[in-house]
Amino acid sequence: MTKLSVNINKIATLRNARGGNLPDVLQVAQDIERFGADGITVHPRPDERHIRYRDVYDLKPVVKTEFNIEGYPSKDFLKMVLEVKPQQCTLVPDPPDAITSSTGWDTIQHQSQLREVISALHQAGIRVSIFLNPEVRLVEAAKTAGADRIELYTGPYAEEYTKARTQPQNLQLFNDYKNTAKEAAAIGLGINAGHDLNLENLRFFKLHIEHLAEVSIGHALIADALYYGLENTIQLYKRQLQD
Ligand SMILES: CC(=O)[C@@H](O)[C@H](O)COP(=O)(O)O
Ligand SMILES: NCC(=O)COP(=O)(O)O
Repeated sequence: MTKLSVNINKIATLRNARGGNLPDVLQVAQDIERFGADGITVHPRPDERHIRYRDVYDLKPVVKTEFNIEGYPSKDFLKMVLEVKPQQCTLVPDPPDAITSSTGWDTIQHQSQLREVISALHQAGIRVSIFLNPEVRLVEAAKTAGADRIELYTGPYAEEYTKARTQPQNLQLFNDYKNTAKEAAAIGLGINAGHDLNLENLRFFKLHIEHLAEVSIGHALIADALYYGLENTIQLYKRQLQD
């Protein structure tokens, strides 16, 4: 079974809209775990428009499942991750003003930066995943840089799935995902995936990508919770991830 890590950025977006503490991000994280999620993901951004650095410190003692912190490895981000020591850190090549993540690392071009950062995270006992486009040529360099896992950037998959939902297996793009995952598994990298996964496109991805260890899902899951409630929604997503 593939693990579900729930990204709670959008809970913080709602809280920040009024300046108070409703909804309480720490309480929601604990409830999400109680409702069956296997992990909590946060992606603090430099402008702190949703998850704040303070939230990340406060979440650490509260999260009892897997804590996954995502972000660009700036000096401030790395300091925080090394102090908080989550189980997993996912490195994402976002510029500071990114609205959301929109591409993975060029692991060849950024090899020495990644190597240095991953080594520092490993010394603190943190597993490292790197956000990657579905390109086989980038996989080996991810391994050489020291990554433990890759996180397949599923934004383009989600977009194509919506356009061609009747026969998604025919998409060239989907073969790229399959081949990238195959190559990663062959050289001993774990496989995560995330971005724009939802109740419509998740099952197909799970069924066709072998060795999928974990998905992190936020935007669509929190939106679905408006209709189905958080507990039901988490169960609906978990059902899509069964073997
Ligand atoms: C790396 C990734 O795909 C997610 O972290 C996603 O970008 C969520 O970030 P936002 O909630 O800021 O859109
Ligand atoms: N790593 C992906 C993530 O945490 C959530 O992305 P999204 O579901 O908010 O698009």
